[in-house]
Amino acid sequence: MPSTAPEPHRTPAPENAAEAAGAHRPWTVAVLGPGGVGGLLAALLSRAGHRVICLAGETTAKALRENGIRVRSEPFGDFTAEVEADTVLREPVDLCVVAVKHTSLDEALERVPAAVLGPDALVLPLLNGVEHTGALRDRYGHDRVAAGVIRVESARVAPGVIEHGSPFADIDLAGGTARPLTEVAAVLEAAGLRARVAESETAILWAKLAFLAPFALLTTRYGTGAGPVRTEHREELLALIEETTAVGRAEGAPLDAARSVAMFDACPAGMRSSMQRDAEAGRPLELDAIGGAVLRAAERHGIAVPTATRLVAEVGAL
Ligand SMILES: NC(=O)C1=CN([C@@H]2O[C@H](COP(=O)(O)OP(=O)(O)OC[C@H]3O[C@@H](n4cnc5c(N)ncnc54)[C@H](OP(=O)(O)O)[C@@H]3O)[C@@H](O)[C@H]2O)C=CC1
Ligand SMILES: CC(C)(CO)C(=O)C(=O)O
Repeated sequence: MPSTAPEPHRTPAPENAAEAAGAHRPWTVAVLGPGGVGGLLAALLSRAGHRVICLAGETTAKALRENGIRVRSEPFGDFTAEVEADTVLREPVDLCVVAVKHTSLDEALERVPAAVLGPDALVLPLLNGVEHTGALRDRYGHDRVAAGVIRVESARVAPGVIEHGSPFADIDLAGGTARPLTEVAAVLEAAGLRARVAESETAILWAKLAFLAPFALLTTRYGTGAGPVRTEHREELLALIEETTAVGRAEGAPLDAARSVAMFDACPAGMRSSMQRDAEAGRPLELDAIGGAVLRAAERHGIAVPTATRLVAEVGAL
């Protein structure tokens, strides 16, 4: 789901990237959940010269300490990055990326004590969904938490082994004042990601969810990639996008259904959702954070969402 026409990623010279970002010094970055998303970011940031501390369970932390993170990626190349790894954060950081699944968020956050984070740390969650930002702010304070979304297709195939499959890896950021978001975006850009600072948290979170909910629900329900969904289930796709767009607009996001449809049509035909991968692997689904969040917002605004309601039930029953 490229936000604009895809361009090839730049692969920065690792030794110069932190400096090129305008950062005066390499940052210390904690990554909670070094999986498909977190592992890719951790490896890219480490390769760019930053100190990266991955936070995970003992087995994964040990694998990362011993073998680093191995990335297979067409745009970024195949490379191995050294990272530190621990089961709990023990020192202040500049940035803490949160990239666990919703289903393990509460448990995982125990690894990041608010008192340890440091006064200037910015917490950047990259989870899908719209409701976690509030929960993070209750724990870490309003200003220390930004809203973030990532558009990427990346999977953890084993602890510390990441396959990045999409030609894009784009991050939108908004809110959070502990650290200027332009600095965070510069650090991410210098590591090779595309990063954009936006005005409105609601706009970025709902722009993603209004697209993602139809994508995740339909790919998971039918067990196919973007291509077959948009040809064989087009009517359902269009109805679902109309519903999620209406809900997002009621929440205050300036959404356009035609844009989401165009984004869907621009996806590689074989592109799959992380929910679909979870379903295939028998892992818990983020159904409540994605589909459930749409239904709850629809109810708040008195909007009928029959297609979303049916698909959430059908995916839940799979
Ligand atoms: N994958 C994708 O392409 C995209 C995903 N997203 C969103 O990003 C978020 C993360 O997804 P994704 O990267 O796919 O998830 P993964 O399942 O690939 O990775 C989750 C990581 O969290 C770790 N983890 C699980 N429980 C805990 C815990 N209690 N404490 C610490 N670490 C824990 C896992 O450890 P272990 O390695 O030991 O299992 C794993 O490394 C989700 O909200 C998803 O919807 C957004 C855009 C695209
Ligand atoms: C749709 C996609 C791949 C885009 O980033 C995604 O967010 C997901 O599958 O969770």
